[in-house]
Amino acid sequence: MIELEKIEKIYNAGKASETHALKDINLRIEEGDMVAITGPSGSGKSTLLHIIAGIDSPSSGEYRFCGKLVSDMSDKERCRIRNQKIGMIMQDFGLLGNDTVLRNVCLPEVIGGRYNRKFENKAKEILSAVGLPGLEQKKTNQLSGGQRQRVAIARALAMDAKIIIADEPTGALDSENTDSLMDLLLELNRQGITIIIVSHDPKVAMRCPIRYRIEDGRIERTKIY
Ligand SMILES: Nc1ncnc2c1ncn2[C@@H]1O[C@H](COP(=O)(O)OP(=O)(O)OP(=O)(O)O)[C@@H](O)[C@H]1O
Repeated sequence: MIELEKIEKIYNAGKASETHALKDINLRIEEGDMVAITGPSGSGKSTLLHIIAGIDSPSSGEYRFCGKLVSDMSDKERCRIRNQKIGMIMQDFGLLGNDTVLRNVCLPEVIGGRYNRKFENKAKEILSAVGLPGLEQKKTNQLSGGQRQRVAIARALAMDAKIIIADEPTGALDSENTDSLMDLLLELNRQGITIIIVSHDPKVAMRCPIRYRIEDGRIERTKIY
C-alpha cells in the first residue's frame, strides 16, 4: 500500500541552514498494518509522515501509493488521496474551534459542496461509534483533548479514509484518555483501517504490533523497549 524506497529529504539544500532530515528511508506498510514510529525530537518523524500523507515531497527516492509512483500522479490525483484516502490526526487537532463537532466532521463535504442530510446522518452515526454521542452541536473548543482527537478521527472515518496517520495523537492526553484513544485506534485497525502513529510515548508504541524507530533521519524496525 505504502512503499518508500531510498527516500531522502533535504531542507534548504545548498544553504547554510541545510538539514538532511531523512536518509535512505526504505519502508513498506501493508493494508491493515498498525505501525508506530518513535524517535527523539528532530529525528525526522513529522517529515516522514508529511511525505507519506502527500503534504510534502521527498528530495529523492521513490514513493509508491497502492503501486503507483506518487511523483507521476497529477496534482488532482495527489489531492484526492490526501483528502479521501488518508485521515491526518494532527498534533494541534486541525479542527475549527468555533465550529460545532458535527460541522467539523462534515467539513470536507461542506467545502467540496457535497454536503447533504444523508452525510449528516452518517456523521452522527460515526460520532456515536467513536464515543461522542450527543455532542454534535457542541463547539470543538469546549471539548477535552481526548474528545477533540475523536472528532478528528470521526472526520477521517466520515471521509471513508483507508489510512489514519496520527502525529502524537496522545501528546496532550492523560494516561486514561491515552488508553481509550488507543483502544479506539486498535478497534478501527481490527476493522481493516491501516494506522500509522508517531509517538514519543513507549506505552503507545507498545500497543502497535509493528514498530520503527527514527534516529537522525535513519529508520530501523524495532521490537525491543
Ligand atoms: N520546513 C522545514 N524547513 C527546514 N527544516 C525543517 C523543516 N521541517 C523540519 N525541519 C528540520 O528537519 C529535522 C526533522 O524535523 P521533524 O519535524 O521531521 O522532526 P520530528 O522527529 O518530527 O521532531 P518532533 O518530535 O520535535 O516533532 C529537524 O532538524 C528540523 O529542524
